[in-house]
Amino acid sequence: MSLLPTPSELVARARSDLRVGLPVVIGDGAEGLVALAAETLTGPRLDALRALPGRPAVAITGRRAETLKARAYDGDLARVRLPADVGAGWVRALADPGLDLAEPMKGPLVTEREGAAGLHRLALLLAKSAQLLPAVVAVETERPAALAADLGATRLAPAALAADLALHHPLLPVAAARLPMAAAEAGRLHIFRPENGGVEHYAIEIGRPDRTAPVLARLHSACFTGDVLGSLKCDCGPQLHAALAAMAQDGAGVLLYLNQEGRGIGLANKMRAYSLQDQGFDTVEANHRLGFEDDERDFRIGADLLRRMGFSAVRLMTNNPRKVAMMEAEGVAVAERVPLVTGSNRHNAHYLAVKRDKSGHML
Ligand SMILES: Nc1nc2c(ncn2[C@@H]2O[C@H](COP(=O)(O)OP(=O)(O)OP(=O)(O)O)[C@@H](O)[C@H]2O)c(=O)[nH]1
Ligand SMILES: [Zn+2]
Repeated sequence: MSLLPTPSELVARARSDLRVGLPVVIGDGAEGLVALAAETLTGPRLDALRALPGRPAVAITGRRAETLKARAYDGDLARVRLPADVGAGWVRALADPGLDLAEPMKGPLVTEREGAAGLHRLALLLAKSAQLLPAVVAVETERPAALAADLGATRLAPAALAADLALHHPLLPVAAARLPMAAAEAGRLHIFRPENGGVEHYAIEIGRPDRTAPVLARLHSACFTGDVLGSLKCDCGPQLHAALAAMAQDGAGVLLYLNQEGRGIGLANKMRAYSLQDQGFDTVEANHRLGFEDDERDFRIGADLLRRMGFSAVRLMTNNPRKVAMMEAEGVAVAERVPLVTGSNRHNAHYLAVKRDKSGHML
């Protein structure tokens, strides 16, 4: 077996590169792009990017462009021309509304309408999948392979990158052990890791669920603030505990603890969203202003875990009709939807109302 990285392993490496602040080259043949994440950009790195032939642009999502009143000629994204007199702080502020006050935007923003944006789109998806703000500063190149070698940068072939980003990476069991809990003494915690070394997810099995009948199941998305700190801004903590208690009561069940913090945008971005919510935007608007969709979670993870643990049918504890639809689409039968309405208080009443009105939750 070769010790060389596979295309998928290169994508995993490229995510780390972007988080570190290193460039990534996307391209093959005579078409390529050198891209740096806006969030981790430094002044010296921006200067070095400017020294390359070509005109740098900052790619942002259509959602973020809308907030910045920039014309998105590429539809779901915009390539903002980088003015000659701005520094890395300007680029970061283009990505991060939290910096609006420190770095007021000098508009109007000029966006590119000529040329193709396919590689920029891939760079944005890669940044998002690294849980960075979806914004990159990039320069096109006609010699991607040679330039990547010069820069010591990871180079990704566009087709392989697109395929990898769309792929669900199978989750493999890593370890499991007995875990007596306050809610249920007969507990067992299983750890799963995707084959690309990505984020791990957990399954808590209560009792000995019968694999031939629909299991009482909960797909719980991680919420550090709600689950651990008892935040009153959402209903996650009470939902987590109510689900475990219901499974204990029933004698059996499975709770998947999916590390999709902040509906898939990560804790740092969720705190950026909270900061926008303090300015009066709701949970959906805040995600959009940051450049994200309302919900960036991949529910294939939950279906894969259930199947891997031998479950093919569930009694799903949720108020979210998308979860039911996604389970069915992924081949896990939802025999019953079990409502899980709990934990409303005066701090989250508006949040719960937005989930009902904008996200279709049955509350
Ligand atoms: N981006 C963002 N994520 C949030 C916010 N509040 C909670 N979350 C995250 O939302 C996820 C929970 O999703 P919910 O929409 O509450 O519930 P759900 O899992 O879709 O549906 P249920 O099964 O009915 O609970 C967790 O990952 C939380 O971290 C917020 O204001 N912004
Ligand atoms: Zn929460």
